[in-house]
Amino acid sequence: MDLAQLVEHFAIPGVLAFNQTPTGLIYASITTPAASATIYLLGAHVAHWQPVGERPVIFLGHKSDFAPGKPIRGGVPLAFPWFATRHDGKTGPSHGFARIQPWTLAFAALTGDELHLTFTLGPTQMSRDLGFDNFRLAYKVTVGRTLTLQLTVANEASTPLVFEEAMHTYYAMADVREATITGLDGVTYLDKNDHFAPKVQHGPVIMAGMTDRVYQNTAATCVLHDAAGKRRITVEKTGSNTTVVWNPWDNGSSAFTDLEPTEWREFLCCETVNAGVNTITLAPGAVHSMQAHISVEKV
Ligand SMILES: O=P(O)(O)OC[C@H]1O[C@@H](O)[C@H](O)[C@@H](O)[C@@H]1O
Repeated sequence: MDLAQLVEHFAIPGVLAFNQTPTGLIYASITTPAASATIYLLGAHVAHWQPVGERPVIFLGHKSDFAPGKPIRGGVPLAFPWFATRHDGKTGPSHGFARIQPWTLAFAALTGDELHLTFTLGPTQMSRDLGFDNFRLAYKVTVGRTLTLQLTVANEASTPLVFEEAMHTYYAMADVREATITGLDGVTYLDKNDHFAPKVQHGPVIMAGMTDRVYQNTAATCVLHDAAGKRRITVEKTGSNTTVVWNPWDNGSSAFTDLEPTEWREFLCCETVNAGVNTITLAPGAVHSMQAHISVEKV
């Protein structure tokens, strides 16, 4: 659907509007009685969520390209069908193709203070070129005082579908150097900054340097303590057994040309994932759902 068709089919006066960037990206602008949000059709990318009376909960990079086919830095990139680098011996874009493809808006409805949206993605020329031609994705986003994100994958092939997936959420921090995460005590992680060495988390994750960790076999709720911002963000999840914690810090951020030099201080990625040992193998005709439920409180 083009911009005019989206407006005609889905706009809700005062709640759901559609706009287009000068670069041609269509996005939904959402204002419910409980929150505001912005979602791009490119990648079904949640780029903003802010409950009434709160600062934005989701970080968005100012240098992001916002261009067709390019990933958006910040927000909630959706990784599918692989996480980070493709590792089945074939090449492909970092974090897969889902975040750089335009999705379709299939449903929008306001119930009470919450706006419910569903985006879908099926096979495209790019996915087929990368070897994925028999899948369907549905992404339900519920915008309100809390934010609920649910990614469902359906296998329409006659053979198993093997995939990784992530909601690579960039949570806004007043200062990541004062941030900690609880919920991962005792969990084994692969330290990507130490040649994927397996290590065990003891106590809270204390953000004190470049961090790129894949916590395995954990469905635990994580709480991000933003001490400088005097608030905490809680991420409850289902259908996800991997949690990734990432921040490039000052020494790593120069590798990211779409990040301002000091923006690393303003976010903490605590990602809802199935990857590595938690890779999903979906039988023909089966579906799998992964959900994150995000809430924020002042402390
Ligand atoms: O630059 P990208 O493709 O968005 O990835 C950012 C980071 O995403 C993290 O989830 C990965 O663990 C990192 O290794 C990666 O560098």
